[in-house]
Amino acid sequence: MTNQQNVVVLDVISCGVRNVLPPSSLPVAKSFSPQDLKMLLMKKLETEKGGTKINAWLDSMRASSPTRIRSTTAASLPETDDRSSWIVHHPSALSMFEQIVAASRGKQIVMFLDYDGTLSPIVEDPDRAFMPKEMRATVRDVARYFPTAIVTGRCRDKVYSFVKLAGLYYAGSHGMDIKGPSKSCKYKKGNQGVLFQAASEFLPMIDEVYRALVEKTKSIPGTRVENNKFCVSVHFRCVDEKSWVALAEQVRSVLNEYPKLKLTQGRKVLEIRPTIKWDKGRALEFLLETLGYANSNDVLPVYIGDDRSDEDAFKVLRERRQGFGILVSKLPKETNASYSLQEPAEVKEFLRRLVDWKKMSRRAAKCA
Ligand SMILES: O=P(O)(O)OC[C@H]1O[C@H](O[C@H]2O[C@H](CO)[C@@H](O)[C@H](O)[C@H]2O)[C@H](O)[C@@H](O)[C@@H]1O
Repeated sequence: MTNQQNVVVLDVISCGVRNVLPPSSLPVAKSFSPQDLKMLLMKKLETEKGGTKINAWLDSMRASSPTRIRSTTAASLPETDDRSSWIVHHPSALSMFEQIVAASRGKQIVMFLDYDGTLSPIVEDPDRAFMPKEMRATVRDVARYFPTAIVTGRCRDKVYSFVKLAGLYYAGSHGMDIKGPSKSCKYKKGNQGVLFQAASEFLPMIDEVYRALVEKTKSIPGTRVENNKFCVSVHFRCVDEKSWVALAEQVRSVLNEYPKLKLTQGRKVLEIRPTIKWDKGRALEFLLETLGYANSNDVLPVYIGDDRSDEDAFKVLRERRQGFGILVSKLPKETNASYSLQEPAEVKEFLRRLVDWKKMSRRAAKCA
């Protein structure tokens, strides 16, 4: 092997291809440039069993969540132009505030709030995604005036340990574990007050998969596996991009053993979930039904979220032609949401305005 080929092989190996491609299958041809060789290797990888899938996973891992819009003119357009054309279709919920409250006339607003990236800013360590104090105070006020639910991919008890508010509904594990408000300030762990668990029979399987994933990924620095009770998250936010192929391979090797589980993706996270027809959208419908608004026009559901999994809820609202989805994002993204907010600070401002508006309209009603 020539020096040049050695360099290329090392380069490819450092990109993580080593884990899916045995060295014996490396093509040897003097005239290949490093780029050609890399492309050949990637092509071979694609045609190998399941290779296309891994590449699709990788593309998806690279994309943010939900998929960022790539306009055909993206290369020639400055990012600000891209955003200004997107914002026309998904205006800021702050600038549309008057229209939103006007649409709620004679209706009950029900608030659905995602947690990570919506009520708490995205941080590297999932165990330290604490909710800022002012946000907690705001959400507490929101729940005083409107039925409110936290709808999250996280384990329900875990999200409660961050939110710490008793008067809310909590839909954990992407809506597969729903609990109603508890009367006292003490939120009891366990099944007391549980309204619905869509995937109870998957509990032992998820536990097994969690342990297998911890074992299989322990050699990949930065990987973090989180047990979310009815689903598992494999975080790669702190994993070097060169190891993403290896990580995807390990996750796939585990998943191959469990045909009843599927893979979805969030923000720098691979999520393993039961293949049941249940998601945040179904949880939203379930909660509306629980609140007595199954087929009612007297309700205005507002769902705020930043993640690909929140799209299921945005879609339900769009299909019902009821309420509004609000996407939290600084970047233009493909979305079923009607409006946008840039970051959790804007979510707080929007919620605060909603509370102030409600207080004022109650006062006005009393005086009239
Ligand atoms: O539905 P959500 O409430 O948005 O939960 C989705 C996932 O959120 C968490 O991960 C995300 O936030 C972390 C903390 O900021 C961040 O480190 C990670 O990269 C993000 O993907 C949570 O840890 C996952 O279990 C949830 O599925």
